Amino acid sequence: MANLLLLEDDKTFSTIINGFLTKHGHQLVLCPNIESAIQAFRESISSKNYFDALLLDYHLPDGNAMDFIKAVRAELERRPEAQFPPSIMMTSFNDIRTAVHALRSGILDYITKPVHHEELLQTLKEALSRNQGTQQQPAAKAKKAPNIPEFFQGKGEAAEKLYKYVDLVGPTELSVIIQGESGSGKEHIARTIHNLSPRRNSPFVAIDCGALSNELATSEFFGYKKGAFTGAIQDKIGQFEMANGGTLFLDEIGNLSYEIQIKLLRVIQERVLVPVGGLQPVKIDVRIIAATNYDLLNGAQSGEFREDLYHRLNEFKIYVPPLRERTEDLNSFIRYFIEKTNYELDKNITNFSPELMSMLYKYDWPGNLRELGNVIKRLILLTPEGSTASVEALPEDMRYSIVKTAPQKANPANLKKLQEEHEKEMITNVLHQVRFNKSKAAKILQIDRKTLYYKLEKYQIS
Ligand SMILES: Nc1ncnc2c1ncn2[C@@H]1O[C@H](COP(=O)(O)OP(=O)(O)OP(=O)(O)O)[C@@H](O)[C@H]1O
Repeated sequence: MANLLLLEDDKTFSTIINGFLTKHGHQLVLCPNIESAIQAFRESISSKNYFDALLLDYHLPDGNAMDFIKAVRAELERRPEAQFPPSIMMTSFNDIRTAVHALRSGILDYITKPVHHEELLQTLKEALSRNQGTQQQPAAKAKKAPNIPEFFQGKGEAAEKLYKYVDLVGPTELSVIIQGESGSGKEHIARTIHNLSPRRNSPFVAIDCGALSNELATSEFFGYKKGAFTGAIQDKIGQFEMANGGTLFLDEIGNLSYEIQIKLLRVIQERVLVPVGGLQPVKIDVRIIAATNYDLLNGAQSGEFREDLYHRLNEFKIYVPPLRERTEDLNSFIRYFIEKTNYELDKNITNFSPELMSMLYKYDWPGNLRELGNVIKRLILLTPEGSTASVEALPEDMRYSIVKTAPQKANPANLKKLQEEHEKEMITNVLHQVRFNKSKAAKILQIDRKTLYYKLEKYQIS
């Protein structure tokens, strides 16, 4: 049984979720607005009856879920004995970009409304199985398939270039900036770099700079001494010290204030820090990998980001392409997630209808690999054993958005045509990527050369 906080202003929805989760043995505190949720959160700490997870609607009468998260973090700063609970955001499909952004600010996962009960249960189960602090650790998998890798690299040109750079920079001591959209796999790349380095047996510590206020950032980075401020009831080691000998991953570094950037630069340069309220300098030896979803160079040029810090971090830069730029690998990623999710959910849904596949190809995946993984999970969860997964299991708004953005390409009623259009587009893209080397193209597309020639003729691609 878990103790849950549900922040939701829609009374009907709140009652439904409460009824459903109570039936599954959980206990909920229902809060219709941020104010009451903060109050409930404070009480849970005072009574030591901590929440195991938070379920949050995004739009609320007195703000949004991110405002609540900030307030929770501020509360926790005063009460270091409590932990930040795993949080799930429930959002409409139209807010998917917001949801993806929220993941950078401490939200662990999101599900789209209308909420499917099975999906909610599964997401909650995963959230509860995580041990979450300010740094998010990947879920401890209950079981691991012997031949399904934890990550899939892809074989396309973009993947080749990406992992070539990773292999090159991994074993060095260089600081790295990883640039890429949210959910594209920056943290995975950072961990891969760490695992290739001589520091691999020392800690990899990830810190989400997007979720830190100024005060919080200083104590999170450098730690504090007992009595440094009200609420500092004992010494706390900062993330730099935790990462000593290993790698510190600074996610969303562009979100740090100018003031914190100065402190960070000083520590990186001098390799020494002084905890808040402390007197003794502490020597540190960490490799820094920073991630950003926007071009920090622009930020540096426009004065938003300190140029000296940028140059100090930018000893090597890696660009992680968004999923929509990895069309040649999209099919393999879909297959990979199908196999992995079936294994994790103990299901065997391997048939996906051509219409559904066509929709998955058409979509532009703003939430990248994270979104693809979530959508596949939903499809497998909602498809009964022995059936074919179909478009009906996609969120309705997602279906609508795909059809709406591709009306000129095909008549939505004519899904066969839509599929053919997509096939043509994919073949053309791959051919361009391999500079019209047909053997290579056939290999990437996983068809034989004869089939490729047949399709080139059929679609009149020259
Ligand atoms: N190569 C991969 N193969 C399989 N899954 C992947 C791969 N790369 C990333 N993922 C999955 O996609 C999700 C997002 O990855 P990750 O956290 O590394 O992205 P990110 O770019 O750091 O996101 P954010 O900007 O939101 O922090 C995770 O669930 C991760 O397991």
